Amino acid sequence: MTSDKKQWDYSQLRKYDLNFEQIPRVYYKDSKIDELLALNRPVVITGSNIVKPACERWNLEFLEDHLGNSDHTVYVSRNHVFKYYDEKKILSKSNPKGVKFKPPTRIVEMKVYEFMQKIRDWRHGDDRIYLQQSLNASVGQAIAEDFVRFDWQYVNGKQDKHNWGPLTSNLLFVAMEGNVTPCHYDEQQNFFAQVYGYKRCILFPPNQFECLYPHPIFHPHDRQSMVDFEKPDYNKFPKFKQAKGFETVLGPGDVLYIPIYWWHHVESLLSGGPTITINFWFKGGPTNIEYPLNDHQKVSIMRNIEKMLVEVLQDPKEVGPLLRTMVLGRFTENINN
Ligand SMILES: O=C(O)CCC(=O)C(=O)O
Ligand SMILES: [Fe+2]
Repeated sequence: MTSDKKQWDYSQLRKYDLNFEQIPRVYYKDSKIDELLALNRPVVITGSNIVKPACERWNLEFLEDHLGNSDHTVYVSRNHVFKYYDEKKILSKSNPKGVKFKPPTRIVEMKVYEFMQKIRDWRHGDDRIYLQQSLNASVGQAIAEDFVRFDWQYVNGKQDKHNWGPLTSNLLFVAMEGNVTPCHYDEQQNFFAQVYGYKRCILFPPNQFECLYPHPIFHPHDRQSMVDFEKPDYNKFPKFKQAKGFETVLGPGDVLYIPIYWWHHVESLLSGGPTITINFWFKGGPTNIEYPLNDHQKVSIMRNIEKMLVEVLQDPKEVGPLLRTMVLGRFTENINN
């Protein structure tokens, strides 16, 4: 029996100058879940068996014993922030028009015992680490057994009912307390299943694009917000003041639905110990073109326009000036007269 008593307190949440509404928590059998999924609205699914076999026995020792002997992808950061970047978009001989870029984290391959040893030995001031690895055939038998016992009937049922595309991957996240994945969006539907420890998630809908200032699409930080939530530069990013987030804290067994194109920031609670999460990423469904288009379809259109302009102009630096020429004074003035 899980108790309703809170296993964390507000002092464990990082402080941001933002307003939040709570994401609804809904029992997994409740039909309200389907209403929210159909609308692409976030919800915390409670009481489900989606990753129950993992919740029953996965912790760091268990993963150390059973994750297998292959190399795992570990991000290393000087601080608590792990901002994702696309290595393919970094300036290189093969990408001469790419932008100059200094990666904020390093990617290191290591065995699970090396990773766990580093966590055990960690002292304040040391580099932080975050394992992010897709679950694949290299995992040991115990983990494979738990994986097949996930509630696939429930997960596949939601996938079918809401016309999502195929499951693309299950990423395993093993974080140190206090680690932060800063605000970004993904182009997939996500069931984000908490297995061990507590994570705070802050979400924003796709129509807050202007408040969150994503990097340009050709930048290695494509899909990531340029705003540093801990020290927002309101001169550069004034509309961030108007951002209004949806927040929740996930504990073991909770599954957060992160709708496609929704922004999300994820933090393992301060002084909360390590965390383990598994996500379920699904392709979006076939797009139903109905007008008016929805907000995430508009983001998708903007992405396509940006992509096309980079391609035809052959220089990312020309994209902004061209768009400015096209829009300023023509689409920014009252065009009714
Ligand atoms: O758990 C995290 O740190 C990030 C998770 C995430 O961004 C995702 O599952 O899409
Ligand atoms: Fe994500």
